[in-house]
Amino acid sequence: MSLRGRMFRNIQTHAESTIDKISVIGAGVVGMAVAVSILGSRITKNLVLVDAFGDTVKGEVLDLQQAALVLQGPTISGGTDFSTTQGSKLCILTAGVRQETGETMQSLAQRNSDIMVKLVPDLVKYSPETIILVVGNPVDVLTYVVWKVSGLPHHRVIGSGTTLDTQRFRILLAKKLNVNPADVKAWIIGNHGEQCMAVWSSVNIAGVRMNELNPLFGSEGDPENWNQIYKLLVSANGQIEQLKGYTNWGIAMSVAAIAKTIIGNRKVIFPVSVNANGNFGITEDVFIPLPAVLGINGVYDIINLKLTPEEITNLQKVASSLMMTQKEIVIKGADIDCRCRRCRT
Ligand SMILES: NC(=O)C1=CN([C@@H]2O[C@H](COP(=O)(O)OP(=O)(O)OC[C@H]3O[C@@H](n4cnc5c(N)ncnc54)[C@H](O)[C@@H]3O)[C@@H](O)[C@H]2O)C=CC1
Ligand SMILES: CC(=O)C(=O)O
Repeated sequence: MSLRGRMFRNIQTHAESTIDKISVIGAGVVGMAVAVSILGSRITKNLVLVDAFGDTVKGEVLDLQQAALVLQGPTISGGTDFSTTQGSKLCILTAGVRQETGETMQSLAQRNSDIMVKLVPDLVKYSPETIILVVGNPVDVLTYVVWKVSGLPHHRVIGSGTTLDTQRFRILLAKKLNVNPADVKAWIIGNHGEQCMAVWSSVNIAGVRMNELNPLFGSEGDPENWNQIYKLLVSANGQIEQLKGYTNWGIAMSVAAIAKTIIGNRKVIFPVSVNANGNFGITEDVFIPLPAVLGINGVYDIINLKLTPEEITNLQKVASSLMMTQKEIVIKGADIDCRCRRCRT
């Protein structure tokens, strides 16, 4: 009899716990930072990493497993095989390519859409009850593609949306006001990236609205130049990429915070990419970032923001622009009811 057999009287086969299982697809710089942020925040006891490059992901898994002791013993596994993701409560999609210098959003959307079409059916096959959180860019359009390819209800497919942009906004406002960013209530909505929209009309601290103190707050004509903050947040990505080649920590910690509210059913509000059909006069399926209440079943509620007429018009313009990109994407080889322009003709 083995040493183990002499030490224990085995009662039954040990089961894998999937109660808080999270799979991260794509073990690049964003995926690995997401994995580390999730493990460091003790959000799961069962983390799986999947990537197309077998050696790298196996190396990453082995490396992370050496931290199991300080992380209080989570199971960390992974490789190239999607069956390891079976029973995931949350699948986080960071797989994909980065935007190349001079590349259009349309081209990036097509390249990453092709990757989503390859991997999403396998994910859903092994975890039909999962929530999918899309991180790859352009995140809003890609969330739409993943929703179409997955066949999941829209409340279970979300994108990281403007979570990072909103963080950047709050941090910059807080710095100028000399308060903690957590006390600045401010939202970026509409699109992650250059078309993102600051909801200047609702920025407040302890319920005191900035635009009541300064009616020009956020506008071009404001002598205090608060809208410089918008320019800084939109250029933050480019600035970091110029210095280190990519961004990963800000988005990773935001994603970990979203994972924490989903797995813990905490009902925290995040500006994630959600199907906006039926909100703000939008009458088509288009995924745009709006503040939403998140928990173990995905999106519970979308907040009815009190936008000004001008903000509503801007939001509708952004939604139309995303629809255009969406409609140009060819969702290749997927057996779905695709409503993109090419499939309809
Ligand atoms: N939403 C946001 O706020 C942010 C999004 N991103 C986006 O995240 C994505 C990933 O960025 P990085 O990690 O920097 O790229 P990366 O190149 O370091 O990693 C991407 C990984 O995806 C893997 N991959 C590609 N195709 C795959 C497939 N079919 N199956 C499994 N794995 C596959 C690659 O092997 C690679 O390891 C990009 O699209 C980037 O633009 C990055 C930062 C912020
Ligand atoms: C890359 C990207 O989407 C960002 O840092 O905002």
